[in-house]
Amino acid sequence: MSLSVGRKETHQPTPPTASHNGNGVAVLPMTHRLRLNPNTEHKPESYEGLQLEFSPLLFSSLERYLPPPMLSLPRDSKLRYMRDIILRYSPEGERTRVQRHREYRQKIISHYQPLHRELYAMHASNFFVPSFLKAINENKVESFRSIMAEPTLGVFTFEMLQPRFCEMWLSEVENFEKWVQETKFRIMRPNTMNKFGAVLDDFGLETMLDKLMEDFIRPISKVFFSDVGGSTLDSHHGFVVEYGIDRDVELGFHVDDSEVTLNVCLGKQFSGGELFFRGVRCDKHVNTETQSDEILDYSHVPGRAVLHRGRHRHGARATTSGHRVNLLLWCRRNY
Ligand SMILES: O=C(O)CCC(=O)C(=O)O
Ligand SMILES: [Fe+2]
Repeated sequence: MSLSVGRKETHQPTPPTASHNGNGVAVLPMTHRLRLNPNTEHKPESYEGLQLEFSPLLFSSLERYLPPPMLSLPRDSKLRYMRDIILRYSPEGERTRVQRHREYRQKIISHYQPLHRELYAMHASNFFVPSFLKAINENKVESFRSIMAEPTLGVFTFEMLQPRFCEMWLSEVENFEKWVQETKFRIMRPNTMNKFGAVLDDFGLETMLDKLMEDFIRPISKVFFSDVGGSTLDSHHGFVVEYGIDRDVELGFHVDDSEVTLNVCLGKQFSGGELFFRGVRCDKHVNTETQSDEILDYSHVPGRAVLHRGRHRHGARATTSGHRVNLLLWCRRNY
């Protein structure tokens, strides 16, 4: 398994570091990724003689850090990808990016017609199962524990969403995709590893998801993830991912660009698609071996949530039939 790039890509360009073992765990960011360790066997293209705003040598060196599937792409595609990454880290590039993103969101919100307006405001009693609501209202360790399983240290699973609400989500997501196809609108996917799925914050759900994080995820994280700032989570990246043989099939081994990740299965019928967890690691030790008690393979169930630290290494196996759709909320603490 190999992947990677710097965590919190928008704030902190993390240079790839030398590898001691050739394998790598990806840090799954929102956008363009690089490997954590260079592919030293790869012979990069020459970028000499092109009209570039950066040194051709920079591109040749960076090419060794491209995700493996990209290496066989035409030089132009690799160039574009690397240029985007470099530009993100120039102050001017960042300002333009923020402005463009604002306009992009505005365009979606003014043209997209939601199917279920109900999803866009937080109505807790419609959304959640009673056991979850009760635990949140009681706001005690014992109450949280009473609704949760912890199949490996630091991975909590519990029933969360009402089936009717999951159905609504599924049809809203279908509606997103239909709209994207009909209008040929080029949406940004949740991260570079997913070709399907949508960023919910871009579709007008930012306020609702903020509330979900603040009122429901933060109280739990305060208790179980205080070491990573669980009580002060202050921003999020919310998205849906879709798997199936005609969608994204699997998701490689990675850590998330988050302090705490909520992953709720919305449905539908599917086989395969198990999540696998392999222990928490800091940046420096992200590629170290897994201990036997860190191994967890977990089959997701519609309506159920999995809550874990972003640094808990994980991935998703191939969804071999049907469709698996999940709602993800990467919760962060920036300050
Ligand atoms: O496929 C899944 O359920 C896991 C998704 C995931 O880990 C992610 O998007 O960060
Ligand atoms: Fe993840």
